[in-house]
This record gives sequence, structure tokens and C-alpha cells, in this order.
Amino acid sequence: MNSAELVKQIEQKRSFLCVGLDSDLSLIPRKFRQEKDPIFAFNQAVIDATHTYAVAYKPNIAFYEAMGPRGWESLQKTMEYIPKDIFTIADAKRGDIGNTALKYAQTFFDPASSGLNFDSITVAPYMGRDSVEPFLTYHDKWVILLALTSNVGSHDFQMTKSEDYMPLYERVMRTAMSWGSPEHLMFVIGATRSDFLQKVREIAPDNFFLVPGVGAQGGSLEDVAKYAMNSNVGLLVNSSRGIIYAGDDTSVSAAREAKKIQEEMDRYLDEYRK
Ligand SMILES: O=C(O)c1cc(=O)[nH]c(=O)n1[C@@H]1O[C@H](COP(=O)(O)O)[C@@H](O)[C@H]1O
Repeated sequence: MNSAELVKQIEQKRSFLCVGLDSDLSLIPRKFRQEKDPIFAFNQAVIDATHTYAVAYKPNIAFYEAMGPRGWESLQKTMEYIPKDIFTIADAKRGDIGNTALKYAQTFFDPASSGLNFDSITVAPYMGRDSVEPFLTYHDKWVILLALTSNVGSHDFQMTKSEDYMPLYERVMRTAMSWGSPEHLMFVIGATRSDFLQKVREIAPDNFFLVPGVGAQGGSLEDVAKYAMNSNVGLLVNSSRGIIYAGDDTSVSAAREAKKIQEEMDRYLDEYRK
């Protein structure tokens, strides 16, 4: 999916919500555990409940890989079930030398190779240019590079400054922007870093940001919209647990929570789109 299609969908749905499919057998309501494929049945219920409010789905690959071949099968079925006009993110956080990166790209982007056809993948920048480029060679596919993450440990490396006082997260963003255009490159910016939202938007005025950390991690959706929205909206805000585990009756509770966020987004699109 290209950015024009993504922006069109955001405008049509008045939403920049990404629903995180962090689907965990030990957390899903009991009734799904009796199904032949509990994770797929749960995901189906979440997708049915939220697809009118969401513009993206983000299966976190760890939750599927942890289940071995069964998990991979649930992931494939889930991908087939997601409506084709909705943006998909493989939250895989990959990063390795070029020839290995190419295999990761085939895994998530090449249906002839793996059966999977994601629009994008999260990638860790630590190994540099040749570990990211293989993903950027795919037409209409996106790299979502970790820049300033939502967790406490983001201070350990991302905030450290070099001799010119540039923090590492900023160097990552500025360097990566020379590898790929805003048509193919997004950045992960945690919603919990509201004090930095304005700054990251200055660094990357045209790139989309994937923003996790609202909901269960406590980040403010309004701050994200206020400080980081651009003229193309430029935001996909993710919530996982806050939506998918909001209640035992998933069809009702997931829809309720997604709708609540979408209605807030609707207001912010009027208020903060520059
Ligand atoms: O890349 C991500 O998606 C990600 C980056 C980050 O900085 N923080 C973060 O929480 N995430 C992911 O976003 C999701 C957040 O889930 P909830 O906290 O349940 O909404 C999880 O799948 C995390 O792995």
C-alpha cells in the first residue's frame, strides 16, 4: 500500500488507529480456547469488531512464533482475514546482515515465498544500512525503523549523546532518512515520550510515525496528535491490550474501545491537522 492509499483510508475512516494483535492463548477469553484454532478465532472476533474503526493491524510476531507451527498457521489465516484495504504491520523487529535481511524481507513481503504479504515490518536499526536496505527494495512496502521507543530501557542507548551532542535516536532518524523516502520509511516513536514528540516531528517532517504506548502503557493520544500530526496526518497510533483484552465479550468490548479511540481521533483530525 502506498502513502496516498493510506492517507485516503485515514480520511475516510476519520481514524489513524492501529489495532495490535498481541494475541496470547493465556489471556484470550475462555470461549475461544475451545475452538480448533483459538488464536485465529480470537483474531477474527477482534477484526470483525474493529475493522470499521482501524486503518491498520499489527500482529506482534513474537506471540505467533512462540506457538511454533500452529502460531504461524494462525498468523497466515489472520492475514488472509484482514480486509485488503487495511494496512498491515509485521511487528517482527528484525535486523541482520544483508543476505539474512533479504530472507526476512521474503518472509514478510513475498507471498510466493512464505504465504505472507504484509505491507510493512518493524526493523531494528543497530546493524546499519545494509541490514535495512533489502526491505526497502520492495515496491509499496514499508520499513518501520525503531527510533525512540516507548519502554524504560529506551534511555540505555537511544538517549545517549555523541561528541556533537546529537542523541542516538536522532542520528538513527537523520541517517535512515538518506536510505529511503517517506514513501517507504516510517519511524517508531513511543507515545510515552510526549516531551520529544515535537522534536521528532521537526527531524522528520514528512515521515509517518508508528506510535505505540497509548492505552496499557499510559501515553496521551492528544499529545501525540497535537505535537506530531502533519498535513498528511503522518501517524498510526497503536493500541493492543487496551482494545483486545478490554472484556470477556470481545465483539462488544473491542468495538467499544476502538470506537472510543476513533471518536477521539476524529476530533483531533479537525483540531491538529496542519
Ligand atoms: O514496535 C512496536 O510496535 C513497539 C515499539 C515500542 O517502542 N513500544 C511498543 O510497545 N511496541 C509494541 O507495541 C505494542 C504495545 O502494546 P500495548 O502496550 O498492549 O498497547 C506491543 O506489540 C509492543 O511490542
